[in-house]
Amino acid sequence: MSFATRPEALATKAGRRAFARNTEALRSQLLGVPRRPSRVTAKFSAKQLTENLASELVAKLPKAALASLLSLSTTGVASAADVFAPPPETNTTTINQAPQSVQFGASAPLTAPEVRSEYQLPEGNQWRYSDFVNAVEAGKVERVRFSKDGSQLQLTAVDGRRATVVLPNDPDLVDILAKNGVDISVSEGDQQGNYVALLGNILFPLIAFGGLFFLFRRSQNGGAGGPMGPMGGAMDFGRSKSKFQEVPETGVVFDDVAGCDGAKLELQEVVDFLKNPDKYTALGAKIPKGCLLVGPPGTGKTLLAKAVAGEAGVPFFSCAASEFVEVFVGVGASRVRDLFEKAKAKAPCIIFIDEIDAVGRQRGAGMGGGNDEREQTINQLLTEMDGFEGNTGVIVLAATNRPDVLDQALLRPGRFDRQVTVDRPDVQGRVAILKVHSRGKALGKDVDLEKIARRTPGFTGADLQNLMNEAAILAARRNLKEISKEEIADALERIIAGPEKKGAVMSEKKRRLVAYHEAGHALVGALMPEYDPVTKISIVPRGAAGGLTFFAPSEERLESGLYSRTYLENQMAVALGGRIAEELIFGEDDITTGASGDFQQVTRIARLMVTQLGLSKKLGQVAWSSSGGAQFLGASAAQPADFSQATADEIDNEVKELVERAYRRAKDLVVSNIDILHKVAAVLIEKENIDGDEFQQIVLASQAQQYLKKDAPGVSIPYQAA
Ligand SMILES: Nc1ncnc2c1ncn2[C@@H]1O[C@H](COP(=O)(O)OP(=O)(O)OP(=O)(O)O)[C@@H](O)[C@H]1O
Ligand SMILES: [Zn+2]
Repeated sequence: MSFATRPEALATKAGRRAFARNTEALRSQLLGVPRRPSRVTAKFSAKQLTENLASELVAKLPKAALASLLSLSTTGVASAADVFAPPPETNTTTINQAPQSVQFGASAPLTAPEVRSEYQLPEGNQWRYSDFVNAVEAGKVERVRFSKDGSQLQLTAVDGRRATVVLPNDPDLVDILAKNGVDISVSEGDQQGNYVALLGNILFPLIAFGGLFFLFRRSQNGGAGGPMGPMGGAMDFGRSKSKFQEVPETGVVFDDVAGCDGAKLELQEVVDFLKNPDKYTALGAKIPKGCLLVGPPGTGKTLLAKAVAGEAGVPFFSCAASEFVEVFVGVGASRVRDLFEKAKAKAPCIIFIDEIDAVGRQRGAGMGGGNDEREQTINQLLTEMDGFEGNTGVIVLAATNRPDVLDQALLRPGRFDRQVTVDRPDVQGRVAILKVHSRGKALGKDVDLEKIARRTPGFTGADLQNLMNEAAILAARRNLKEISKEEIADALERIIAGPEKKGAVMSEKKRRLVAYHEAGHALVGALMPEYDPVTKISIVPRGAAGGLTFFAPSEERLESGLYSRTYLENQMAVALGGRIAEELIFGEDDITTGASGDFQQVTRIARLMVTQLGLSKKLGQVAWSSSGGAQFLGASAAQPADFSQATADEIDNEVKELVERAYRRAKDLVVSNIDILHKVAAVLIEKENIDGDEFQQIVLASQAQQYLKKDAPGVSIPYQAA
């Protein structure tokens, strides 16, 4: 585990995606930022609660587990969550901390509703940090947006007021925000924005346990890839008139965009307007001026916009909204004016504005210079759109992944009054996209696009394009004439888990240990009814991980974002499987720190289940979380601003119980199937990698043997084949 590797490993655009996907991932990203030992606050945050809880929990766990949690010195057999975890000193500090008195909320009176309604928000647009925290805890802050470097944030209060807050180094902040249901986001800045890319942990379980996983994509930003460097400032001032691109013919057609037939159907209408405006105007129909393309990054919004222009045979003007806004007030507005002027001269045509949220966020109380600039820019945009008649033949398409933050004024009739959703593709969509990106590539006969599509739930068009490209590069490097199954599988793994560390030497002992650890995860996963199938186990180190076990979450699970109680419980058991295997084989004295990340993940799942997902049987009925189920994507669970000591205790107990139960279940499974564990580990030690099919065969063969022996207790749990 090394934090030195964090920034560059995570400095990808994928972080932005993760954020768009869910605030929860974002929250854990923020939590994962390297931090110094926490200053002791009088308040007791949700995080401290968990950690105190964790220390209690630890006391209950076997000695071995305790030892590992406390000695977080690195052995190199770190696992996935390690990378996301706060640095060791934080853990140790907290675990050694004397218990503090538990006190939620800023001060007791705030809990009484009538007092809360009298609560006065601070004045001005620059709040002191302590005032800000009080406001959050009084439930008065709706959302915050962190600056990219985390040094300050912009807040939107419930009454719409906005203000800036300079942040001290408070490791509890994110939890305070989370606990109070504040919507968190991070300012996106320019395209080169360096964001932690983590699809990690339970929120996006593309794979799990023992690996650092993130999707990455070359930051070539489809379409807008012109000369628009990220360097703003004085140099650009002179050429402020050229911040957009004009393409006379995009050459893109609807056939180039796959997996979003719904969106294409809706946009077909726009194509029709552009092609035959007279047909509509003759009937007195008003041609729409603006259309908003909404969807996560990389789903092909830019490509679709180009296709509309291509299908209609009209010029395509494009820009990224963030490019409009420069340090000089007024520049953005003049750029907008310029863009519309040029476009109107070439009508009929398409104007495409990417990342419209960069300027189109709700206006309101000014927050310093940057904001005035943004306001002027958006005002200019509105003026332009109001100014031309729908029949001018200019149609503005704009893309965003945050429709929720947009200024309502933008969405009014006559502006962006149409919305087209461009979602992540489903299996069939992915097959279609893979077909598009296989064009012109020599694919081997053994390549089955449908299979690849199944293995890539959650991938966007851009991710799939990246996959095919990486595979082609691999094939070239291997001097092959065509891309085979192998190259695609390898590319997929590289994308998900990072490249293998080929040169890394592992001692024989460590190899054995990692092999048993990973086999433990895999075994529990396989024996657990209703869990995702294992697709690969590997003890080749990569990133910070000593080994990895890959699971493939089912399509419906990813698509629906629904994680059942059973599933999450199973996931906890699977996460604990690694440590349990180590313990059983190497004894309690010889275990490693490799599972500390697993433990953190387990505690996090349990806590989430209890406090946010309403999945706790006891507390769920207390209804102190808004609803069960799909809180993963975006929507922050509405939570009460405060709760009693009794409730806090109950949460503690419930979390503890959940983890203990998972531990027992996992241990029972491993103990009664120890033969299989040995077999899997042996194969791993010999071959380093086992794929899903092979693993299944080992499990089935061993189960058959056990069955013949009859007396084996493990047979009662059927293996669930994918
Ligand atoms: N549905 C799709 N079909 C085919 N290719 C796609 C699709 N979606 C994305 N791609 C590929 O990914 C590239 C990037 O996608 P694009 O820039 O259009 O996504 P976007 O939604 O605009 O993302 P961003 O918000 O990051 O700009 C495209 O140029 C295309 O090659
Ligand atoms: Zn592990």
